[in-house]
Amino acid sequence: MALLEVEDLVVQFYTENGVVRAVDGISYEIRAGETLGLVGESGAGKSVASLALLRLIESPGEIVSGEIRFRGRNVLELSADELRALRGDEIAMVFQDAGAALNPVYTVGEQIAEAIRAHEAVTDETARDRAIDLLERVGIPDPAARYSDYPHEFSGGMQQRAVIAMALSCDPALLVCDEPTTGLDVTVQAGLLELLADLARESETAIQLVTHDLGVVAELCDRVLVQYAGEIVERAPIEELYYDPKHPYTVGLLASVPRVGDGRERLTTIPGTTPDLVDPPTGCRFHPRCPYAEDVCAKHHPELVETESGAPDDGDFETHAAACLEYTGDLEDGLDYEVQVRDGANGDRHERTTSGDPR
Ligand SMILES: Nc1ncnc2c1ncn2[C@@H]1O[C@H](COP(=O)(O)OP(=O)(O)OP(=O)(O)O)[C@@H](O)[C@H]1O
Ligand code: NI
Repeated sequence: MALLEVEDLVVQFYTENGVVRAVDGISYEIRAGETLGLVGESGAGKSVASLALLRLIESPGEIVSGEIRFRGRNVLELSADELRALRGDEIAMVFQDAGAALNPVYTVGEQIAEAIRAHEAVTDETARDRAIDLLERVGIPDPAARYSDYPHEFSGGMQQRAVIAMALSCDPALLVCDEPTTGLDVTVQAGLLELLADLARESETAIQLVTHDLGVVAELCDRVLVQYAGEIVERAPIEELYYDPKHPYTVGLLASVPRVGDGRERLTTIPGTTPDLVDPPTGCRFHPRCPYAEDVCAKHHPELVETESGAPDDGDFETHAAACLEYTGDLEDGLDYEVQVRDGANGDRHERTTSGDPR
């Protein structure tokens, strides 16, 4: 049994402009200890999908259907008490805005100690010692002294480290990080990503990492989900996604990642914008922006299939799955793109061309 199983999850928002299907039938699993990336452009539904895991969707939104199972328990059926326990003890979340997650009137250390005491009956002294250990673990220098600092005395990067320390205080089985480094400067981001990578490696904690940056995913994740307009359009182990992307949207995303060692700052982006989720395009939602779209793409909605066989996706962790009619043999001309990957260190260059086989 996977640690987390999400099945056919649908989340809607009821707005003046109509019903927004922010998450539209996504299914995926997370294994204990693994790091799963969730990538996609702004508005893809990544944050909504993450908030739904802990039933944090608020009005005018609602989880309409689907199942979320954590260690086999249906999260959508937990009582308020059970849900509180799940949030405090088993699943922790870290969001972009660290400042907002810290209370300005208590010291950083007190807040972490409080989080420890909230789920375990320990003495004040033990809580304090553990909080200092956690501060040290997340890379705060001189943690015993910094324990007594107020949040405003911490830099943005240190605040985010403190928030991660707080999230780790309950030793969660799953840590959900939504753009944890956005808004921080580049060197600080790099340090935080290193911290997350260490956590991913050393602890048993599984991580769901939401980001719009495939470069970050490449650094940290074991597997990736690519989300587009509320749906998952590709899922693969990281190496495969990076070296052998199967969905044209992923190819577009990769083309817009400036790579380490690539002299040019590539500023290519995918033409067009994310569709309106009140009235998404028919057929494949990506077809209006897809360079390989054919008539059939506007008519048939592609399901997630195993790219090798075209068989319905079995959800297996090693399976490379994509939602494109190419893999069910429904495209006439097929896909035709080149993937260039340059590994910074040795200037090594891999090129691959995928072209439609004549059928
Ligand atoms: N409170 C809300 N009310 C109405 N619509 C909402 C609300 N929250 C999210 N949405 C809609 O849900 C969709 C998905 O939003 P979400 O924040 O999950 O995207 P995202 O992939 O996290 O994007 P970003 O990278 O910008 O964070 C968007 O179309 C958004 O407008
Ligand atoms: Ni978001």
